[in-house]
Amino acid sequence: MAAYAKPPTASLSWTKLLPSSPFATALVSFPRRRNRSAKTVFVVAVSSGAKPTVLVAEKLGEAGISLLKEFANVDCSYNLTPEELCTKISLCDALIVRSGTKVTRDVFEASSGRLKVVGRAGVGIDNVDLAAATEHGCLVVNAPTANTIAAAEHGIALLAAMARNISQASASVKAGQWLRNKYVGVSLVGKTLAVMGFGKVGSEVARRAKGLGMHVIAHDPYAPADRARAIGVELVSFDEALATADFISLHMPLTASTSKVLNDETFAKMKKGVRIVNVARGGVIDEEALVKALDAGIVAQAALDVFTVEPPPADSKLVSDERVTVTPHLGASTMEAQEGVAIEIAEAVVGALRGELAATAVNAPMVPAEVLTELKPFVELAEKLGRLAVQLIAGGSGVKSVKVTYGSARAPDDLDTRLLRAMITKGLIEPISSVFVNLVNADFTAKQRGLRISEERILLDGSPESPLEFVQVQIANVESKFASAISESGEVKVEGKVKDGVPHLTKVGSFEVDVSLEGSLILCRQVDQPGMIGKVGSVLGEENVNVSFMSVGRIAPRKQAVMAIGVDEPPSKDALKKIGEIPAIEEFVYLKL
Ligand SMILES: NC(=O)c1ccc[n+]([C@@H]2O[C@H](COP(=O)([O-])OP(=O)(O)OC[C@H]3O[C@@H](n4cnc5c(N)ncnc54)[C@H](O)[C@@H]3O)[C@@H](O)[C@H]2O)c1
Ligand SMILES: O=C(O)[C@H](O)COP(=O)(O)O
Repeated sequence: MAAYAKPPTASLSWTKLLPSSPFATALVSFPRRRNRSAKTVFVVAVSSGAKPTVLVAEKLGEAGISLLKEFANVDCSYNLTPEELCTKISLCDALIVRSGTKVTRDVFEASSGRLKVVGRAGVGIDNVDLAAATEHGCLVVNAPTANTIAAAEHGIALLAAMARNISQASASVKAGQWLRNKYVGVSLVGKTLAVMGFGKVGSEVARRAKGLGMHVIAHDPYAPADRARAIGVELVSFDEALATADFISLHMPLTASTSKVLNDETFAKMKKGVRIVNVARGGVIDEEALVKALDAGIVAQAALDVFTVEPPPADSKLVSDERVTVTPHLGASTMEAQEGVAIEIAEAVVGALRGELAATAVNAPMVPAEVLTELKPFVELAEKLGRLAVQLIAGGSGVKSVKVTYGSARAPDDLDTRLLRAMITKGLIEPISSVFVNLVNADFTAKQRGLRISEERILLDGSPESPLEFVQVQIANVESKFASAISESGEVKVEGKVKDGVPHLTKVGSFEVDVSLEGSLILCRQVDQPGMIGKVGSVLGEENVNVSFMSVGRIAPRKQAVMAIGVDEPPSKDALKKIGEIPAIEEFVYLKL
């Protein structure tokens, strides 16, 4: 076998290279411009050049607004009705909200695919329809850390204010009264506090309550016991927490399983005279059951920052009950937290609009930056292999079953393939539909279209320095418009590698080729004979089509061969016809990358 590389200058002398495989591969490399500015767009399809538009629908700190303005047109429109939001959203690429705006399915539908990022300037994302966001390929990011301390401090403030009747006593003094006997409180020291939900806020509340001399226990089915132990907190069962606590402080998210977790049945399990603090979400308490528990004397007092409906109705029995201290969802409302949240969310939204993967993505896999950098050329390879594979299929063959094989010297735990799978899915689906596929909606879109993607990893010997040696895509039970793309086992098969950071196609069906995956590609099957490269090259040359790469893979000398030709410009129909008319060419296909 012989392989040839054309030197970087446009001379006609050829350099002989070493043979590399049982199938002969001739490689002709032309100097070419590489589009280094092309960005892998994981999430967002904001066209380059146009400034994206960000709708800020609730008050956001100035530092965040300034950051957004450096990159986007920013529309700060507060207090929109649901209808107004739906009208505006079709002109926006990103939306930023706090907890006061419901981002419903209607909002995603009204955006007609333009909305690519929803930024929740805070922690709780229960006001965003995540399923609808995912189905519409819209990334949801939040700002999970900047308001933790503010929420914990508010929890402690409510705990102490409730125990000492601060708000009631204050109101009575302002009303001209001096009721020293009425407002005798209870002490915190030595009392048992049950922290329900030992996450970021819960653990900070626990730490502070310990400082107040309280005995702190916690219930959280997912929290590691050693983290609790480290701050002197014992993790207990739900029932034990209810039965032993003098104070209960709620810090879990509102989910299907935590909705109304405090209800008639669970209030009945509590110590008589228990006091409840809620700075999590109103929906974790059945509010009617709390009213009954207060009336029955099970609950002595409550302090609520959050409500099932916000603001609560004017006739709310909880709000009017003197034993209940209330604040208007102020947990995150400190100057410091709001500035921090605004910066955190602005950075996340701008990053997502730039096509970067957000570290605070709520509905997409979080891929650490270093993994992302390493996988980037493979991500490009994956998408291009998907595009090639689907274009090789004959019209009328439905794609149902795709097998992706990753060859790697890395242990399976060390190779996160979600990103690659998503990009293969994107490559497979986008050329044959109007759907925009990204990391957020790839699995959903594949499932919806009845596309089954199975993955296999082959552990190779060698150095695990590179995350992957090759990626192979096989589509079963289909016919191909380029018969040579069908492998011995009957699938349409393409395989690729990354060489010097550039994705290459290295196998089509059973033929080994080597062509850089840039521009577009012509695949020809021919009878191997001298002069074929020249013949095809001159047809393209006459058309002023620049050939970037050429490679020939053959079974044996003078037998069948597959020639892969990378072209910078799309050849005209006439040029393709002329290629097809070259007598030795048995079949050919033009593929857009
Ligand atoms: N009032 C406010 O302004 C305000 C401010 C910040 C946060 N919050 C709310 O506080 C809550 C906690 O926020 P965070 O930042 O600590 O979140 P987090 O995700 O860090 O912690 C939540 C914890 O709840 C636990 N959990 C989940 N299901 C549970 C269950 N059934 N029982 C017990 N624990 C369960 C999780 O394991 C996790 O450890 C959220 O609801 C958030 O929206 C409110
Ligand atoms: O989940 C949160 O972060 C808090 O509830 C704060 O919500 P807010 O941003 O609407 O104050």
